[in-house]
This record gives sequence, structure tokens and C-alpha cells, in this order.
Amino acid sequence: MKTQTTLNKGKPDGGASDPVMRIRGLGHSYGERRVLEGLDFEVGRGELMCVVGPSGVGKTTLLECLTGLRRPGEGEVVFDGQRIEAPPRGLAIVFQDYSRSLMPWLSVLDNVVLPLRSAGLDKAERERTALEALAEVGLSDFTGHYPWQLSGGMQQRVAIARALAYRPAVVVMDEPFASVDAQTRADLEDLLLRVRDHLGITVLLVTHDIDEAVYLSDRVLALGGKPAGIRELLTVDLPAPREQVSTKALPRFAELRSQVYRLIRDV
Ligand SMILES: Nc1ncnc2c1ncn2[C@@H]1O[C@H](COP(=O)(O)OP(=O)(O)OP(=O)(O)O)[C@@H](O)[C@H]1O
Repeated sequence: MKTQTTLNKGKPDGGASDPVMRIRGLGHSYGERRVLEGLDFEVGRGELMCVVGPSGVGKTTLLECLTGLRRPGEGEVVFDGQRIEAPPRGLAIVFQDYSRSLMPWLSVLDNVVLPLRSAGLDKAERERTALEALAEVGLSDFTGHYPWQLSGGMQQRVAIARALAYRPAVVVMDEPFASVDAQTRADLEDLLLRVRDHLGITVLLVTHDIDEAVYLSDRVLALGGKPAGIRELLTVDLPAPREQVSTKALPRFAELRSQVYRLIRDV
């Protein structure tokens, strides 16, 4: 089992000691509009990195380029030694809108099983893998329910289980907790930290919430400027394990929070 204390992969030049993703000279334009320019950084294996920046800066565009959903205009993204041209196996994506990502006519179990059909597993293996992933997110007692019978937070846990069932090396999440209430959000943040520690996966997460970015991250990637580049790749040197009340009460948490706030505000 990995612990958060071993997961601080940052190097001063934006590199990582054991990189799972390398981003080199990444840039992108929509027509004449230049959105991203000259991004160079690495994501360490097992690292949790949050991407922050003002609205419209290019966070989603960056995630799309990193996952192979969008081909960047310039530069390259290398995942486990292979240049990404399309969404690779070993990389799972979780979006904000769980209500549109789950199939309402399928049970919780079948929603998690569905994408495993292309994974070359037989029916019994698919079910076993899906049940393991549902246990990981604490939903073993709800496998026969339908998504519409669950709360928003539980539905997002199903979406996370579906991503985990693939046994990905990297999970990419775009504002995954933005549509739930504050308490559920805190619970899902802690679930993500537990799952990351337990499975040793790498997580890249876009968020507008500065507290969330500091609380979750090993490093925070702050985007800024027009076109956007890396304003800073900030190492979060908070002790592990993180805990909602005691971690957020630390003076260092407040310092880091102000630092990230300033990075986002001073565009
Ligand atoms: N498909 C597209 N075609 C043209 N312009 C786009 C497209 N997608 C995004 N843009 C523009 O590119 C810029 C960056 O958008 P993006 O969605 O990546 O930013 P963001 O930081 O994720 O924004 P937000 O925080 O508001 O979600 C914005 O100005 C947006 O209007």
C-alpha cells in the first residue's frame, strides 16, 4: 500500500522522479484563438495533481489533450512511454455530470460492467472486477439498485467505480465533485484519497475550488495568461494522511491556500 508521504513526486523544474506522463511543448489554438502555449511538465506515478486557473483559461482543453480526446496543435503527451494519439487503455476519465454518464436503465452493477465488455474478460471476471470496484467505493450493498434510486454523491461513486474497474494507471477528472453538496463533496474527496492510496493510481483533477486543490494535491498546477501557460507547479507539503478538519486548520494550509488564490487572481 502506498501512503501520501511517499507520493511527493515534484522536482523544481516541473519534472517528476518516476513520471507516468510527460508533457512537452504542449500548445493549442481554436482557429485564430491561441488558448495554451508551451506547457512542459511531468506527472509522477501515484501522484495526485490538481489543475486550477481562472474560468476559460484552458483547463478542460488541457485535460482533453492529456487524455487523447483532443489532438493538441503543438507538442506531445507521452503516457507510459507511448505518444498519445487517442484515449489510451490504462487511462480513465470521470466527468462532472454523473447523471448523464450513467445509464438509467442499467443497474449499478451493470453500469460498471458495461465498459469492461471490451476488456477481453469473460462474464464472471467482468462481474468480479466490477464488484471489487464497487466495494472500493463502499457501494457493495447497492449493486442491484438503479442510478435514479441513488443520491448524487452515490451516483458519482458509481462513476468512479466504473473508472476504477478498468484498473487504470491514471484517472483524469474534470470538476468531478462540483454537482454535489458540501458534505458529500468532502466525503468524495476523502474517498478519492483513500482509493488513490490503496490502489496507487495517479490522479489528475481539474477543480475551481482552491481548498479542494490544496487539500487533495501532491502538487497544484496553476494555469494563467493568454495564451495560458504554467504560472506555477506548487508542491503541497502538508502532512499525510490528510483529514478535513485538522489539515484545513493548519497554518501551512492557509498559506498554501492564499498562494494558490493569488496565482489564480493575478492573471
Ligand atoms: N471547441 C471549442 N471551440 C472554440 N473555442 C473553444 C472550444 N472549447 C473551448 N474553447 C475556448 O477556449 C478557451 C478555454 O476553454 P476551456 O473550456 O478549456 O477553459 P476552462 O479553463 O476549462 O474553463 P472553465 O473553468 O470555465 O470550465 C475558452 O475561451 C473557450 O471559450
